[in-house]
Amino acid sequence: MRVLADSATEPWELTRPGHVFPLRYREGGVLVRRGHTEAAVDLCRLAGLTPTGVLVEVVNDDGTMKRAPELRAFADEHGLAMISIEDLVRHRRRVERHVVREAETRLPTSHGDFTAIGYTITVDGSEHVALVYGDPATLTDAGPVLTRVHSECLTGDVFGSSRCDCGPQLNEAMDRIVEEGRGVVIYLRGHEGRGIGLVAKLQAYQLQDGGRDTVDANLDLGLPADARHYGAATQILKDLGVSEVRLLTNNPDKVSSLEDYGVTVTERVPLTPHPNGHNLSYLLTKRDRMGHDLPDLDQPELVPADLEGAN
Ligand SMILES: Nc1nc2c(ncn2[C@@H]2O[C@H](COP(=O)(O)OP(=O)(O)OP(=O)(O)O)[C@@H](O)[C@H]2O)c(=O)[nH]1
Ligand SMILES: [Zn+2]
Repeated sequence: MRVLADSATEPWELTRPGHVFPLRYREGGVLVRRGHTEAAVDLCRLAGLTPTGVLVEVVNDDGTMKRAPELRAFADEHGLAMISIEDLVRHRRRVERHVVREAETRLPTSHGDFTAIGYTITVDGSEHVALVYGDPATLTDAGPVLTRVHSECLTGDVFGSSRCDCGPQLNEAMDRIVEEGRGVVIYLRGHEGRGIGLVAKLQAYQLQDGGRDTVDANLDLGLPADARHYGAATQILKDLGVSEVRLLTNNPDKVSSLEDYGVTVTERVPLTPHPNGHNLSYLLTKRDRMGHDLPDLDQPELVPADLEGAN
């Protein structure tokens, strides 16, 4: 293995095919693919070493693979440091810079005049936009900034769909930021359908037409209930000089995700729930199964569309 890792080694010095099974690293590492190959290479790079690693499975005496608790005990017994791929992802998102500021322009809207700043993320090529209200230069180290981190929702944001509450939430967030006189909306592309994509979301809606709830519909499609992460948002906030936010959201997970990647949330500022006959079941599921803080949904005058036949 030392010969393989040595950059002075020439191909003829190695027997091919040999008994070592080669694995190929995906550029971008654990941020692109959460594999052990990517983890091994990223770990070497972070340690300033040649990016060549060896993967071994640690097994129990009965031949089964050791899982996290058993590995923990093994590491303690032998005085070894142990980290997970998730730790590597978190570390890289916190300390590395993956964002490029590509454009900055005026964006007058019906809510007020914003500055639109366009970003690309180097590791996956995704594009996002930050709408800044007030002079962007004054955001740096200016105390907690009122911020909305909004997940793309074509049907709700653009078409005004009543099946979710995304459109009204975006509008409310923009209005409140204008009222405040300063703030940021980060619009995250690629978050459509909680990260499963537009067509998959429409398929999930189709399953919901048949009675599944929003969580089970994703799972029935073999997709995660929520595949989003907020790495792009925290990178953009840091680029804007914002290290502390007052976050407009009803989703406590969003708060902890931002904090995980190094942005302090000094306050969670609730958004008004916008229930209607079509989204009530959806909102109740968000409250009961996804931990969203959505008060006042149990009003008798609100009837889910499937009960009143309004679909
Ligand atoms: N898969 C799936 N995604 C949905 C559905 N309804 C809305 N979405 C997506 O959910 C995302 C918005 O997430 P929400 O759970 O509404 O809200 P949140 O962003 O987690 O929390 P808030 O900050 O309180 O708005 C958008 O990307 C929508 O496209 C649905 O029924 N199924
Ligand atoms: Zn929506």
